[in-house]
Amino acid sequence: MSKRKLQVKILDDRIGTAIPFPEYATDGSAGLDLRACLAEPLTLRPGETQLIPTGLSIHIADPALAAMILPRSGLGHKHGIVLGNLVGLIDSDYQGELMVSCWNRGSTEFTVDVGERIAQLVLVPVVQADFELVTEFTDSDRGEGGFGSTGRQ
Ligand SMILES: O=c1ccn([C@H]2C[C@H](O)[C@@H](COP(=O)(O)OP(=O)(O)OP(=O)(O)O)O2)c(=O)[nH]1
Ligand SMILES: [Mg+2]
Repeated sequence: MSKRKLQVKILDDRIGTAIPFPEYATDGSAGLDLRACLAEPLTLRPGETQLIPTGLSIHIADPALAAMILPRSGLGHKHGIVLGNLVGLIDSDYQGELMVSCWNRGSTEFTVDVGERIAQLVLVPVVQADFELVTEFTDSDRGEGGFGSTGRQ
């Protein structure tokens, strides 16, 4: 499958040596694992949140794309390490360092090692809206029903 080109800058010279450059783990992987570009291991106490640098910046450039930073399922499920912002959204015009907000929502402390894979980056298509102001919508089957209006079973 052909892959899309994405401009990336390496901001820390350990990337590519001591800390591997991000890669798709398998041909079918949706996400690129992001690694903690830390000077030393970082212990997160229960409830604590820290912003962790990745040592990388990307410039997506195309407004029809964005990137999302998502938790790794193993860290989230087994260790309670998720994202302080739940999901990170990377704008196509952002050129700063990719940062990962790591939140220990668990009840035991967790130490993030230098170079540990802490989250994953997924490129996603985006459609920007151009608002068309109206006073009435054409009726739909759902209408204004929501928040459980169709029941539970
Ligand atoms: O987990 C994240 C989330 C965001 N960003 C960067 C890229 C994104 O393009 C920028 C702004 O993110 P967002 O728009 O979600 O944050 P904001 O609080 O609205 O900040 P801003 O006022 O800069 O838009 O911060 C990250 O590096 N990691
Ligand atoms: Mg914003």
